[in-house]
Amino acid sequence: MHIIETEKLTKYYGKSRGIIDVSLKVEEGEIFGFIGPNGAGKSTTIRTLLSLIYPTSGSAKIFGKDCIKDGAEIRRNIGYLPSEVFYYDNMRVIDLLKYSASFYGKDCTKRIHELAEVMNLDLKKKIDDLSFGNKKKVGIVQGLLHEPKLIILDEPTGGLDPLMQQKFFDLIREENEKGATIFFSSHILDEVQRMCDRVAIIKDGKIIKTESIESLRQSRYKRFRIESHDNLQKAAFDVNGVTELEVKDNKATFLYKGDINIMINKLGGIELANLLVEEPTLEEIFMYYYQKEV
Ligand SMILES: Nc1ncnc2c1ncn2[C@@H]1O[C@H](COP(=O)(O)OP(=O)(O)OP(=O)(O)O)[C@@H](O)[C@H]1O
Repeated sequence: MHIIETEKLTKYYGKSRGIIDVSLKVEEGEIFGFIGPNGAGKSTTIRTLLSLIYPTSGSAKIFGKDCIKDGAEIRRNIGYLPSEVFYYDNMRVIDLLKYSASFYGKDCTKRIHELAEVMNLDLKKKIDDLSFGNKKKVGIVQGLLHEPKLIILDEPTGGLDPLMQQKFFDLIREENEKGATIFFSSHILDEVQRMCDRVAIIKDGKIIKTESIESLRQSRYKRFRIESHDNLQKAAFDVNGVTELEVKDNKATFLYKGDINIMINKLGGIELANLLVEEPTLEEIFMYYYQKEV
């Protein structure tokens, strides 16, 4: 049984496109990434899974159950962290979390305190007095306090500083090791690569690829930026796998897909002033898949 299974899930907001024919299968115990630029349809997919909105057509199942018919039961076993969190500002953090816990009918007090300690969150403060990042932490504790079987994260790291992001990812990994399945949407390729086993790429409302991170990595380009003491010639970069080559005076930039040693040997013949090898942007990855698929 798949933990999440959607079949041609489609959502139109009136006439405007939300998602079209989204078919996904997420295995039990996976950390599954859902990546795409702003407006691609990540939140729409997630809200449909949670039956916060209803699909125009297609179907979605979680834990083998229908997301609409069995929505209430399904949601009890899901931890959800929305991309933006809104709260009753007047409440204290602990009261809000206890209130959230009351929906699950189990005592979550111990877990609330554990999570607050890991995330360095002051439970006694009023929500009103918290920074954006601290409000995000409240959302994280709220999403995890009932030890859900499925954790759905919608762009979870926005507003968290790098140290907190790390703690958050450690926490998610721990939950995963304890058995939780993770569905994780992001537009930040790097965090998806670090965390996930598999990833689905969504653009303009449609899934363009579902792939293991391993094979995504193998098929990936690197962006090279080179500066020399001398003027450069295009011929100096005549290596299989080089695309989008631009050479101007003593600077060159290109995308490279292939054995890094071959490129480094080739560059050995250049008097370098500077060399940058960068991860490709998400757009560049998309370009790769568009070229391949279309
Ligand atoms: N309530 C709504 N009414 C009309 N159109 C909507 C609504 N919500 C989303 N959309 C549209 O649906 C498409 C998908 O939006 P969605 O928010 O799902 O994208 P996303 O991938 O989550 O992007 P972001 O990272 O910006 O949140 C967009 O074109 C968006 O304008």
